[in-house]
Amino acid sequence: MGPPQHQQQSYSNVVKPKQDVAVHRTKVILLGTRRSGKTSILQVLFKNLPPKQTFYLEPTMRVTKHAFDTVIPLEIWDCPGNITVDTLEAPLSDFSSIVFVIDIRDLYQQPVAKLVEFIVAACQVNRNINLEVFVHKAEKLQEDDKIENFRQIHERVMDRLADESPEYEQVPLNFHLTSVYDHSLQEAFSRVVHKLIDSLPYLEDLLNVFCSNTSSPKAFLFDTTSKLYVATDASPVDQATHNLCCDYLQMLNSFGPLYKSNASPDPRSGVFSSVPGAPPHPNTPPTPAESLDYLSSNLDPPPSASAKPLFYPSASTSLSPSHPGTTLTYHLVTPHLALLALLPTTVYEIRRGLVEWNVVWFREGVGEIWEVEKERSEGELA
Ligand SMILES: Nc1nc2c(ncn2[C@@H]2O[C@H](COP(=O)(O)OP(=O)(O)OP(=O)(O)O)[C@@H](O)[C@H]2O)c(=O)[nH]1
Repeated sequence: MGPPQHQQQSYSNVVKPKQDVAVHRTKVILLGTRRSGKTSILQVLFKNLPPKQTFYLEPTMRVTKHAFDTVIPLEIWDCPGNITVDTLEAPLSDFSSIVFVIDIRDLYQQPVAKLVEFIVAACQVNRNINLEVFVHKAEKLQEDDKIENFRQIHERVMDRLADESPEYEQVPLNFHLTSVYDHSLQEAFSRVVHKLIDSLPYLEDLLNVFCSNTSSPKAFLFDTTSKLYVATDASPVDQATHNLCCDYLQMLNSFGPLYKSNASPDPRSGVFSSVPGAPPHPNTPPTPAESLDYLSSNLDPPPSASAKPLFYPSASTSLSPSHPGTTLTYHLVTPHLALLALLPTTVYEIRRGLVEWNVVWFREGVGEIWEVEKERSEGELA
């Protein structure tokens, strides 16, 4: 039997041991009072911890730092609930974003006072810092109470900031309703990440071109393991479509490891032997066994074993009856990133060549941006 799901190494983590390479990491700090849910957020997003198991997490006693490699390398700091500006072991100017987590039922003064203390300190050293407030555990309340508590927390924070000084009234604060029990957490954290990616407009352009060339009403570039989308096209994100994409990715992530090659591992790469059950490295030639569809009957056949050095799985599913006449497609484009797009089924079935052609160019474009970002993060450290 394989290890529990949350202990399995992810596809992207396995194939890219970037932690060994010295890179400059953009820093994000998670703050909030005790038991607000900081560690749960980290573990659910980046360690595949099932939400229900967050109940058993121990209190955080000291700062822990988590590396996360997506389009850019990130370092996310999880802090104990009692940390203050003075006891933090790094200046706030080191961070690009502060994510402050407040339990939605916690309408008392303490979390708001703590948040305001950090906002004031951060603004004094870095006016450009992104300030994000996660009003968390939102699923605990009924819709009306949820909106009311969200509004009250927002109002209290703004009032306290105005009390500090009128200049803080203008500070751009982003409030998000989140919960580990649905995809609102992925959506909110995706928006946090977007602000940190300098190449975002280029990725968005690529997605816009893909959408207009294939008549796609919506396309996302997802980080496959965290299920954060790092970019999307210009059309608005609707929650239902976002949820569909996250669910589909989750399904592929859980089924992928079941399709394991029985062929002997490649002694040079060691990829298959190091992680039992992991899907193959995209840059590893597939063995004949892997040339079989490994995700579903809708999966495109990968290139033959000897001819092509690259292996990029793709999959699709019909969305009828939820979106009649629509197909959801998945194409891996880098070891970490996948294009998920809604396509009219007629386009997918009748003009498949056009779709594949556009995927190839999209992959080229993302690959180039990814390389540039990689060089930059390695260069910044040198
Ligand atoms: N209902 C609900 N409970 C949550 C959610 N996120 C976290 N929790 C629960 O909140 C409790 C505290 O979670 P932690 O992640 O340990 O909180 P923390 O902020 O890291 O706590 P400290 O380490 O003490 O600072 C756990 O019982 C979690 O199961 C959520 O979205 N909804």
